[in-house]
Amino acid sequence: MARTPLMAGNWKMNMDHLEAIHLVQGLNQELTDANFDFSAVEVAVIPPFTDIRSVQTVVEGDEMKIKYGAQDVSTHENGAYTGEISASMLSKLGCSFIVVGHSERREYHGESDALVGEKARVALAAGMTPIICCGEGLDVRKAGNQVSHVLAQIDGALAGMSADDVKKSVIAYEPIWAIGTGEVATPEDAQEVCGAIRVRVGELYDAATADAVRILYGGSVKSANVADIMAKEDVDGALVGGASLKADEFAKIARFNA
Ligand SMILES: O=C(CO)COP(=O)(O)O
Repeated sequence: MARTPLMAGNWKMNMDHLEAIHLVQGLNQELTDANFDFSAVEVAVIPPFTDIRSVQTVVEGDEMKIKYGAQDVSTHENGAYTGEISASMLSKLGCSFIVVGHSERREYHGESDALVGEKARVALAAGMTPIICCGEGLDVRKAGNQVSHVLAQIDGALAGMSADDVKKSVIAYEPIWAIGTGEVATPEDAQEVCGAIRVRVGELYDAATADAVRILYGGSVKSANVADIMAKEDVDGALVGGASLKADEFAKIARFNA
């Protein structure tokens, strides 16, 4: 089965809502100027919560085909949860994706695999696609335990999820030692873990589910290295941090096969 590649730009805590409008317009201009085929590669931006309404306004107003999403979601539907944002609020804003379990949230907010899985289910229940993040730290990589470490994260996050839900989900393998460091994993490193994740999904569910789930690589992806990573059979796209903050550079990443 042909999986549609996904290039998602995780802006993290960068760009206010005015900068966001500028960046999305710039990205759209770069892609339309290049006659980009949005049906062949999905392109999404993942801005901070405060930008999403503005991004929705420009995307809908200019009938852009760029998709967008949020960096986190509450597991609660509503109520006395100060500071949290619910899935229904995000789906009302036209979000297509919710990043769950990014390593920065796991580290600074103590998010567990079980919580990450719950957030993924909440996103799915509201009709959005979770981008479920996993990845090992440098110590685990140095000990050569990256595959077992990541598979344990996947087992934990997917627990209780149906095959249909997993088919609709995206998994992002982001080795922590490669995030924001300029040290990109080799295409072989990316394939080793992404391939192992797909095999595990096949074991937990079935071949059709393993075939359908999209698996992204993230960690110092740029236009200069994306094509080699994308050439690997189990890599279906990229979750891009720093390089997604520049319209021309992120457009080049989306055009990896141009
Ligand atoms: O964490 C990342 C995306 O979620 C990767 O960030 P960088 O592309 O800046 O390394």
